Order: sequence, then structure tokens, then C-alpha cells
Amino acid sequence: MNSRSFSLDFDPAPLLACIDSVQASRIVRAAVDLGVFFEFAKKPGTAEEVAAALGVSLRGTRALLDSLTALQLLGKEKGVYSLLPIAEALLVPGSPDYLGDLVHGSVLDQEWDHIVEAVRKGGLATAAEPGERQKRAEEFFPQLIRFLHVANRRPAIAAAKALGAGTTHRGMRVLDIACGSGVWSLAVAYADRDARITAVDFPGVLEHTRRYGERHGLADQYEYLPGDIQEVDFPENRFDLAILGHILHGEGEGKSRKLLRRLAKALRRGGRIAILEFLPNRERTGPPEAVLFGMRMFLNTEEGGVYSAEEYAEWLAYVGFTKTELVDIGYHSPLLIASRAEE
Ligand SMILES: C[S@@+](CC[C@H](N)C(=O)[O-])C[C@H]1O[C@@H](n2cnc3c(N)ncnc32)[C@H](O)[C@@H]1O
Repeated sequence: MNSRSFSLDFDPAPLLACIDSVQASRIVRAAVDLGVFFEFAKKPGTAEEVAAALGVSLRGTRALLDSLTALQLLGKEKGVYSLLPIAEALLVPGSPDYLGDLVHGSVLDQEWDHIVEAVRKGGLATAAEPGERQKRAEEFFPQLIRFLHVANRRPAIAAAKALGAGTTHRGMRVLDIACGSGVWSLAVAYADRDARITAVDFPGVLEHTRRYGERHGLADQYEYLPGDIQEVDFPENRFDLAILGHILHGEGEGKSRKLLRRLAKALRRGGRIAILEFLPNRERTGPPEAVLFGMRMFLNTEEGGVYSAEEYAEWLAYVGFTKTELVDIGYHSPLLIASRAEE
């Protein structure tokens, strides 16, 4: 017989959370597939009414609707369920910020199924000719920027405030590098009617940027510079602010440093660089979102990775931006503002 023992000398929660983590996404995916949010967009209803409308079981509908309520996507009062604003904006098909198709498994997540192979081989991303890189980007990024336009919108408002848009820094000339939807510069344009934005991205993505600008009534503050950020000519000595929102992680150290050197020339006296990035600590032991994002970069890119605030500060100092300030904008990606010390 074994000796008497029953203790567990550690907290199993970190692993249990990993094992359980699939639940929420599968519940939301099922609700999207069954048309639950579309049904509630017509009117609130009881489980009985929704089950009848969707032609599915009452027991399953109750479990699903209660789960969605616990996940804070539906409200429930006296047995009647209704969409909360988050579900109305993000999960009803046809909404401008619809993300339901992404919950359903998207191009953004395909690489995770090949993680074992990637770790064995040292990566999955294959080198691409410049034209091919642009083609891949123009296919992949329109979907990602739809997600980022929602995820980054509130942090962008906080960042624009921290950058003094419309207050201490009126009428800034802003270069939004690899702008995607333009979410970070749109917040600056919204805060300051006199701000002027030059948006840089691949031409096929800039078509989307233009539409976001129009949607928010801010398009008249924009001009566009299409091309590869590593090759396009930036006008020299022209800008007050260069925004690098979630781009350096994909470029990796060598290309990021090269880009920063070119941006330093594009900025005029007093100009600043704003970096929005996942920032792991230097040992890369946390925060978890930042470190795990490094795994995503390993899977999706040839050279990308995550870098600490100290590493970015070193790269920035090398191109003359020796003053750096880290601002908490209530997000997994803080705002790093860099300027030249003498200014
Ligand atoms: C992760 S998204 C970030 C978008 C936006 N800055 C944000 O934070 O929401 C990366 C963007 O960089 C663009 N991009 C990536 N590599 C690029 C390159 N070499 N030249 C131009 N744009 C590029 C993509 O098209 C995409 O819009």
C-alpha cells in the first residue's frame, strides 16, 4: 500500500486555465454559427422563443444563452435575453465593426495548428520577393485591421491625449507608418481638427484606410503614401510625429532599426516617435500577452519578435532619440514616446 499522502504543493490553476481556455471561443463560435446574434438583433426574447426561431433544442439554447450572458455578451432580465452593446456592435452581421467571422476561425490563427512543426523546423514563414510580400499583405491585413480597429480604438484615444493632440501639440504633421485602418492617427485627427496625417501602407490596404477615414468623417485630414515602408521615400524634415503602431514586432530588429534611422530624418526639430507595442520584460518572462505575442511572431514572420522597452530605447538612442517616456494607456501595448534630448 502507498504511504498516506494527499497534498498538492502547487496551484494547478495556470494549467487548468490553459486546458479550459477553448470554452469561451467555442461558445461564441456556436452562437455565431447558429445565428443567435442575428436573431436577437430583431428583438429580445426568451430561450423558448429563440429555440423556436432557430429550430434548435430548448435545453441547448438555455445552456448557450446563459453562457453568453455569463460571458457578458447578452443581458438577461426576467428570463428575457437581449444583446448588450458589445454584441450589437461586434457580433451582428452587417455592423461596420463586425468581428463574428473572426471568432469562427480565421486566417489570423491558422499557424497555431502547425506550432509543433514550426518549433521543430525553426519557423514556418517563407522568404518572399517584394511583390509577393505585398500580395500576401494585401490579402491578410484587411482582415487583421478590422480586428485592430476595434481593439486599438480606445487605447488610441488615450494615446492621442497623452501625445497632446489638440492641446499641447496642435496642428501636428503626422506620419502614420504601416497605418492599417489608421486607428492611431484617426484618434489624433479626431482630437485635433488641424492635424494632418500622411498614411503609409501597401496600396491595397490604403484603400481600406481611406474608407475608415470616410466612415469617421476625418478623411479630409489625410493624404496617402503608398508603398513598402522599407523602401518608400519619406519627405525629410517634414513631420512632428511618426506613429509606429504594432509594426516593429513584425519587422524584427534589423529592419526596425533601419526604419527608425529613416524616420529620424523625416522628423523636424522637436519631432517625436510614438511606438505602440507589446513590451515584454527584458528576460521575456512576462507579461504573458507580450511573451505569447512573441510566439505569434515566431509562427507568422521570418524575423519578427517582441522587444522590451529597454531594447526599443537603445535602438531609438542610436538614431538620436535619447529621451523616452513610457505611458500606460490601459492596454497590453503601452505607448513609448521618444524625442531628441536637446529639444
Ligand atoms: C499589425 S498591422 C498594424 C496596423 C495599424 N498600425 C494598427 O496598429 O492598428 C500591420 C500593418 O502594416 C502593414 N505593413 C506590413 N508590412 C509592411 C510593409 N513592408 N510596407 C508597408 N506596410 C506594411 C500591413 O499592411 C498592416 O496594415
